[in-house]
Amino acid sequence: MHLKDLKKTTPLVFNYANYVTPQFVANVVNVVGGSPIMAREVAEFPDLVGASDAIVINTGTWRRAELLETIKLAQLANQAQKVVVLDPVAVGIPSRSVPVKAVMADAKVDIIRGNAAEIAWFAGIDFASHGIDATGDGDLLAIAQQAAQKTGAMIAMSGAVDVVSDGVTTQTIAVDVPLLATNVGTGDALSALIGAFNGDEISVANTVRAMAMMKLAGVQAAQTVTTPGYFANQVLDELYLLTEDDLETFIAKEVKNG
Ligand SMILES: Nc1ncnc2c1ncn2[C@@H]1O[C@H](COP(=O)(O)OP(=O)(O)O)[C@@H](O)[C@H]1O
Ligand SMILES: Cc1ncsc1CCOP(=O)(O)O
Ligand SMILES: [Mg+2]
Repeated sequence: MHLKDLKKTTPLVFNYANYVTPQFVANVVNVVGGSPIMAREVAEFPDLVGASDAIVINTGTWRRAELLETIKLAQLANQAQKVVVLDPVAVGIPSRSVPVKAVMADAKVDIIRGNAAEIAWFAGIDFASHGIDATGDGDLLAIAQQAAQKTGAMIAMSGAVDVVSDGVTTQTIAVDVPLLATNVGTGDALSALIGAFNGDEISVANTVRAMAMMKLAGVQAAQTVTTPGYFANQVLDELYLLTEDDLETFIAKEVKNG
């Protein structure tokens, strides 16, 4: 959906969040005009999935004891035809791939949002990483396209260059704002934004809107502040202030076909 429609319809984004960054994720959804809700209790899942427009599953701090519940959540979302976004934090670490493989095997994931190393794992391509961060380099377009083709999911790959691909159409945003990468949780929040923008319909254009929104907020914030603590707050303020026109103008200028 367009930003103006997001602000009108207030999509409810159910975040099955990690325990590191939920406050930042909830604020990002809120300031753009969506409505965040976090939960981990399986008894609530049918109600919350029914009420939600998007379900965002973050495996960053998964626990084996909750794995069947995580799969159940994705299946409930599939049955209710709600968009499922997966954020596979550090999936290249073998133990971190356990919940990702399980959810992918037993449910349908519509969109995968990760950094280049995380997305390369789905493509079966080596890409250096260090914990939650991507540190290597490679052919980003090919990685995103192959990950989309192998998984059948839309790929939203973030970094200095953001790449969105459904395996057929690929679009990029090449705008470098290093401070965006210093705030832990920007990626998690971006995954939730992607859920919000795709709440009515899953598309490359809607996913690009979410990626562009975070990137543009980073560009604007970096014009005002230069240190990470204030930067994170400034990003929230810029996200709050961005308008439909600001976003669509940035997209027209910076989004390229891959
Ligand atoms: N070097 C960079 N320059 C510009 N934007 C970046 C850079 N690294 C990350 N970003 C942005 O930060 C956000 C989070 O991406 P990323 O850091 O890749 O996710 P994660 O935190 O999951 O590793 C995205 O909006 C992405 O565009
Ligand atoms: C530090 C950390 N550890 C497990 S999840 C997580 C947060 C990851 O956040 P992001 O992927 O948005 O940087
Ligand atoms: Mg991440």
